[in-house]
Amino acid sequence: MDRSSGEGQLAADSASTVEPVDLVSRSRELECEDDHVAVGALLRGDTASRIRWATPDGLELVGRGVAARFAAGGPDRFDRIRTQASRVFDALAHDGPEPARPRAVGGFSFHDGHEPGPPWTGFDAAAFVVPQVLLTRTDDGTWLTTVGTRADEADDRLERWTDRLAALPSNRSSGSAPAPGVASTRRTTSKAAWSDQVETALDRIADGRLTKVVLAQALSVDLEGAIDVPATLERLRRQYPNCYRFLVGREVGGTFFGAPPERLVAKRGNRVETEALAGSVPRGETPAEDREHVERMRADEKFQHEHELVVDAIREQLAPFARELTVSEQTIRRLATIQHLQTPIEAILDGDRHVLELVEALHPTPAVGGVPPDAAWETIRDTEPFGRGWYAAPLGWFDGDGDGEFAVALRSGVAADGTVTLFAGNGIVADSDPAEEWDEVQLKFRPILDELR
Ligand SMILES: C=C(O[C@H]1C=CC=C(C(=O)O)[C@@H]1O)C(=O)O
Repeated sequence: MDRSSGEGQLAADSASTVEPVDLVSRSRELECEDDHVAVGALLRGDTASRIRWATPDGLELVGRGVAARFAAGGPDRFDRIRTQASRVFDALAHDGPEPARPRAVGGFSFHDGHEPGPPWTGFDAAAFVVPQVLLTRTDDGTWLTTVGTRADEADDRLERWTDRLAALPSNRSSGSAPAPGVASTRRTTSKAAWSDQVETALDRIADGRLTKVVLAQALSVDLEGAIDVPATLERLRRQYPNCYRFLVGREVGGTFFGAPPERLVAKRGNRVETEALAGSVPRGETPAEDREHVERMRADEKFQHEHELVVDAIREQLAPFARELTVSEQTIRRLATIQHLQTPIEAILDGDRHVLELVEALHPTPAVGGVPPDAAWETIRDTEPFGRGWYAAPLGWFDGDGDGEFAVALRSGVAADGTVTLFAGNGIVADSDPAEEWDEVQLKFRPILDELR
């Protein structure tokens, strides 16, 4: 809640009861260079709900305050979020251009049985907000949208935040704020424990119960100074321009943030885009070394098997929704510290669908879960010594038409009480070597860890 500006929460925030509230939204195009938009102002303070979402291809959302909140747990959480949101969106009058429409932004925990607790205090098994103040930036412009229970409230909020944004310093320059520094680190998983964990998975693969599982580790980083999460995200933008970036901060608890490379799903009308991303090698010191790593990965049966399992599962999950399904050629996703095998997948839907139906069908893909899904989850639960919380789960936005986009919340960490807890995992298949898998996991801690040092 943004107490400083009297921005109260307008809809109920308990897990499943959102009273239908008739909301009104207002919007205005901001006449400013994007470098000068003071998005940092919307993200400051840790007693307000704050969200930030950016795609590699240009959409940026920055939101503050809660006009409506949807939350749910349990196996039907996707449906319950959709039902709660439909009630609010159906009664929401939007007076403005299409890019500036109100959106619900949030995400899910990896598993539906998740209970919020440190470091995930404040993070339900599914939670979305329609922000009171939303800044939307696309290649075509920047808009400010406000939502309130009455037109005069939305109007007032629009005036107030237009003035504030014009008066405050730019977020881009906040990227130069110093990194907090690392005082010490603690692992959930020693090298020996990791070997045991991978061996357990390999035994289950050998006896036919399991084909693939993605096992993860957590790394707790105690910071020397206070972390400026928006500034950290801004530095991540420079290092990883072709990744998503997100931040979710609640009124209580920590701030979850990251720079994931993986799209879970984007839906606009009847067009859907997704991808398989699995198989990782390091970057080289030179372009020739980069290519050597890639050639090794392309030629390696283990990597190809690990990747194809993801392609096959996505194809299978999307098929019931699709009139057409196109699996493109495998390519390489090259990031600053790591390279992945990637296969883009597109579909034309067979009818009217909500993006959350697709999110539910796809999550978890075997890029973060495994094959078969139940045996993979059992192995994760039996062997991982920590809760995944929102790591490796869908995070993104949807609108009143059921369009939206979700990333997989990888290369991420949750900042709470002077500590950032990072998460990273790797796919285990027959022939996986515990030592090599360990090295690949460490590469995936680097995007966030490098920005904290
Ligand atoms: C599970 C993670 O990465 C996934 C995405 C790309 C490559 C992966 C791999 O090589 O195993 C993983 O499937 C992570 O970053 O924590």
